[in-house]
Amino acid sequence: RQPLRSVSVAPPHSVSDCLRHGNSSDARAVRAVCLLMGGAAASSALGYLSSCSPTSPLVTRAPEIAQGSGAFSDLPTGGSFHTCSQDFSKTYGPVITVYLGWQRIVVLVGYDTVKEALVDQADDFTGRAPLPFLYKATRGFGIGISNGDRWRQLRRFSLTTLRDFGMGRKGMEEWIQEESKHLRAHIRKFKGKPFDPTILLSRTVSNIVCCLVFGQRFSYEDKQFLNLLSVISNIVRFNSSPMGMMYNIFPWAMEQLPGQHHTVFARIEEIRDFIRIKIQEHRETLDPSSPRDFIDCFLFRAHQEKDNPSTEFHYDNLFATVMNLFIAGTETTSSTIRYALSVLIKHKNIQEKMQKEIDTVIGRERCPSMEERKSLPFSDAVIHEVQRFLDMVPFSLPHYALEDISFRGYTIPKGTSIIPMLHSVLKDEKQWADPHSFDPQHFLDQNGNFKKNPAFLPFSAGKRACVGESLARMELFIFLVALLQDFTFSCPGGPDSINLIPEYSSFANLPRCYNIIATPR
Ligand code: HEM
Repeated sequence: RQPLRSVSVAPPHSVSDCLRHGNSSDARAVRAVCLLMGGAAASSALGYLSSCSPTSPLVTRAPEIAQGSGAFSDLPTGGSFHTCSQDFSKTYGPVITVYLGWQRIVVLVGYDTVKEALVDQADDFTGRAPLPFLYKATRGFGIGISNGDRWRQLRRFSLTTLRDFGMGRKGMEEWIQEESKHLRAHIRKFKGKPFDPTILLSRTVSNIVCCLVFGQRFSYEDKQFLNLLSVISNIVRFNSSPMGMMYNIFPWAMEQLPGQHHTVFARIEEIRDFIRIKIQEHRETLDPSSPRDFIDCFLFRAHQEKDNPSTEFHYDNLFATVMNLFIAGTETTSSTIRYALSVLIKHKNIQEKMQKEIDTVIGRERCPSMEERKSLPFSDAVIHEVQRFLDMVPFSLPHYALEDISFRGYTIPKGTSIIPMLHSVLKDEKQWADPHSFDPQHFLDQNGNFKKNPAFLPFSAGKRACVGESLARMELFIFLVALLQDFTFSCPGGPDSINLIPEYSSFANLPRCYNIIATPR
């Protein structure tokens, strides 16, 4: 493979100036650098870097987990796009321009930079890039991909409606507690025999979003539900694979080539059919005086605005937003719970310490509630550290310059995709004592009290931050604590067989699948 050619440039007035300037020293604290990539190098930046020559100056190895040591040592990061960006920033500064194919992308590295962009200059950075896969899947509609007034209306409506149905509040807590009983009852059926929890956890987590959006939960045996979950899993896996990344860079070319993407798009039709039927059922049984769920509220709003020709409350936006919530609300949270179980199996002492704390504060009978989180600082710290260490969505969803943006003395031209590198925030050496090690102490003070860290941004920050954050955090806490009340987790190969390095590491860091053993306590 060709190594990336990097050009260090004079402090540019515009990032695109980088292309025109020659070498020069840069006295500013912030420097922009253009990394001009050839075709092969572009693919390197998409996750192939690990296969480049280790002597390449652009491939820097992060410290490795000592396999089998049982110690919390470091995570090998190979050379994926997000880890390389962090390495580049050491040389070029925290604002970097990369060219993937012909796409100009500005990468923001480190907590200070990401926070300054997404929070302090929130209005400038709310745009969403037209990510080809997401765009095609939703045809440009829905909260996830849209911009401007459409996005503002859908975002406001989604947040208010999800809150009205209890997101982040007591009502939702009860649903999650109820679902955790189904989960535990199902796990008991394995009678201590090994099983792969992947699909089971997806069913559990997805049922919460289904209650919110469709007004119903599905039985764990429901074949159609299972099929939809496998489609969702395929979508996320595809987007995290090199092929998926290639699709997002060269969509036109990829459309002409055979490959997995055609199968994935064909299977998305199954989700579409399901949502279509659900919306139709809701239409036929709608009672505006008592909306049952998100779809009812949207239909009611669409009815209210039916004489407004420019309304955003129409079928296409309902359809795509339901799809966004259904997909985003399933894989992210269930994979995080699965990863937490792997961490606890690998590090038995942490599992025991959590169980002890839970036994003391809640006991084994009562369902955990969010109120009790304050009294469980160690468990809370472990859950936070799981999210930080997994780094589920390492470069967030790409943002976009809808207009020229002035940032730290540079102009980011209109039409530039912007990656707020969450990975570099969650592993920022200035913010975390030992960022590449799993250590719950990152969230504990000397007295063992829970300690917040502003760089804990797995859900991103600012106006475009995850709409499901409070729901996801509630699910992580209640499901994990309830599981540890009832079971001790281990695996057939023993703790050393667990590899905490994600199986896929690009768009999403997807943890590896293991058979686990849940021994009733
Ligand atoms: C551990 C779980 C989760 C993680 C780590 C996560 C992370 C993220 C991240 C990083 C973004 C992009 C933010 C940005 O553009 O700056 C995002 C967006 C989004 N998430 Fe989540 N998420 C999780 C769970 C959920 C859940 C449970 C839901 C639904 C109920 C959800 C719905 C969404 C939606 C709709 C967006 C797009 C928001 C917009 O474009 O305005 N997420 N999430």
